[in-house]
Amino acid sequence: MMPPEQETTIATNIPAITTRQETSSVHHESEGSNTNKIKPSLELDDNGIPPQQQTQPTTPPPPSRFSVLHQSLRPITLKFEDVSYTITFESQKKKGCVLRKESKLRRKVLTGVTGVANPGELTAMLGPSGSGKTTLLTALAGRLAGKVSGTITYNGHTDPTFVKRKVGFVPQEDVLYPHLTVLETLTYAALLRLPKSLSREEKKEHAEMVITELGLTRCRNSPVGGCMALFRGISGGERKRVSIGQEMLVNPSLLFVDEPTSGLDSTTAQLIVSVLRGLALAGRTVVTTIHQPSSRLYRMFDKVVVLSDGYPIYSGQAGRVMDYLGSVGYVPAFNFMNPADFLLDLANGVVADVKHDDQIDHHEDQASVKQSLMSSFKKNLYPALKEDIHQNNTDPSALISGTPRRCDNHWTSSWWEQFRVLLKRGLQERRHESFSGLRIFQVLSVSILSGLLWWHSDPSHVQDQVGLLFFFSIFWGFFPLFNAIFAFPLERPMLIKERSSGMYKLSSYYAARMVGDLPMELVLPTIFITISYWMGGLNPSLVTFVLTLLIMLFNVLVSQGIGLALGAILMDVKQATSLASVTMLVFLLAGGYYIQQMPAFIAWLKYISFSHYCYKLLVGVQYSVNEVYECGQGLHCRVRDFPAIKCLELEDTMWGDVAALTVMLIGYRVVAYLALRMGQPH
Ligand SMILES: Nc1ncnc2c1ncn2[C@@H]1O[C@H](COP(=O)(O)OP(=O)(O)OP(=O)(O)O)[C@@H](O)[C@H]1O
Repeated sequence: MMPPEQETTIATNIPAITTRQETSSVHHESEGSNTNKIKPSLELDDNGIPPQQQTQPTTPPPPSRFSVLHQSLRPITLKFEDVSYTITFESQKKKGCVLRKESKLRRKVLTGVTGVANPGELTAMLGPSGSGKTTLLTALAGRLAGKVSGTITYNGHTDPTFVKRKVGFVPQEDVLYPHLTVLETLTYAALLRLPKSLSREEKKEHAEMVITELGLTRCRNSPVGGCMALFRGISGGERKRVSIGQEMLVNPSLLFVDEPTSGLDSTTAQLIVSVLRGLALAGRTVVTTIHQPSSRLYRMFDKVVVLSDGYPIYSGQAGRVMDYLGSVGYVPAFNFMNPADFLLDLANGVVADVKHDDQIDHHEDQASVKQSLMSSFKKNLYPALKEDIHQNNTDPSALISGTPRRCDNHWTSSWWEQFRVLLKRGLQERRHESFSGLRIFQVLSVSILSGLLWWHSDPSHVQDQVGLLFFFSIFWGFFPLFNAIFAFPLERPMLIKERSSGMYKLSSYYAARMVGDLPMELVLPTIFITISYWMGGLNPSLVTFVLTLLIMLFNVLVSQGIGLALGAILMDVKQATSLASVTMLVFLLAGGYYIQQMPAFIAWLKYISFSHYCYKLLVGVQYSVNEVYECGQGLHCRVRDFPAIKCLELEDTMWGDVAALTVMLIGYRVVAYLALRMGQPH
């Protein structure tokens, strides 16, 4: 392990972005030599490379107040040898109208991929669509579910959790909250990811710094937006930079970026790759997959790994690829050929642009071309790569960082701080939906309509009044349940992304989500009950009204808990909605309003129906024990003897029903939490 004082020396000497000429000097910097401090920028020179900034005197710069992007950068050398991965899936066959699962099929997606990515280098994974680039990147990041064979080491260590907080991963699809602005997104990431040693203000300034570094100043206050045209926000390129910015905040030593340029115009693609190059030049190991790089982009790569059907056909210096291909008989027919195009053609087995040479017998069919390139890799490149991988002594990063410290796995902020930040972020992200006009309209219109239907109902019309109470319990059983079902399935990608990089504990996220949902969950039913209760002419006692309201809020929270649990268990909105409809229908029928004499063998159903307890409590507080109603001319009967109420078996005390609802309130939330935990990384 590196002594702390040594780490500080390195820290102050590693610039955020260094000059191109300094590429090879990254390791020297690490050894303590003085380097020029360069101000980062996104403007490009003629070659599409960030221009060199003014160099400052060669004396070490004074430690910056906001220097976390320079500090504790511990270079990581990534080595991978014979990485193979097989997927297993079930084949399906149609029998009549039904799809049946048949035998399990296995397919090898990666075979024997080998390479080395060093600090200070930008390594690109190239290959045709479906060749296994994303799978390889995910495997190298230690995020692939299932068994990966071969060896992947991070400074010689095989366990990716050792370097978890030093690894950044930017997936192909940007996983961002659409309603947060760029500034909010990066500020929350900074608050959750930067170390405890920095104050909140310093963390916020880091977010600002990343915005400037990534050229996002113009759109800092614009909402990120979704991919769909329904809610447009910043552009695709800006969104990609926000995703990269989130990872930059952890000052990763090893950064994986999946397809950062897909769907972007060449200038924006250039901008993004130059950002990655800048990050690499500052001593990081950056690995990216890329689909079809232009020659301008290709020139920015230090190394490339080329895949064809999951097999490597080249792994090494980007600048040497044409020489290598020439040496194995594949010389391009034109002088000015984009190496990436040539490589991709060959990876597809296409030799249309290969110079014909009578001396060399070229395979014409695609399978033979691929086979010949795979064999050439095995024969010519693999031995040298293997030797490189096994020479630990010359691994500069191993010298610098030594054994990764276990403390890397400590949380960067306290539980309470995580809770606070996540709560605020959740409230901000969901503010648009919490009190959306549509929801308010929905609740107001139903409450006014029910108030009109039951307008000042006569107390002697007991059946009507209990009908209104049952309607309360049903409406506020369905509504929160169906809203809550969406919570976790929709948040899942974000949860997986953020938890994979160790941003926060699941318990702090869960608690923040529960608390954050309360305002919306409680305010709307309060408005609803207030309107319907008084319009409907229920018991005018203020105490009865308040008790009715409290029971309804309790009911809302229980129903929400069921929705959360179903969503968390199934993680599929469609399935969860179908199951919830059936469940609610059963609870509604067993509630005690429609059927008063249930057969004994199925009467137990009412004990699992929260609607039953809620309805019982509502009726119980509405009518006192000896309350009477006019059941005929001059005749008065006890309300509790009314058939629809009598069958509810109301006791003097209703604490049993309150206890049953309390168990459900807590129980469903515990189930939801456990289901989430089981579906999570770690
Ligand atoms: N979970 C899975 N189930 C079925 N097939 C899979 C799975 N994961 C990967 N594959 C298959 O493995 C192959 C490699 O996929 P991968 O996404 O790594 O390719 P890629 O090179 O990144 O493609 P693209 O450039 O189109 O994103 C593909 O043929 C894909 O269909």
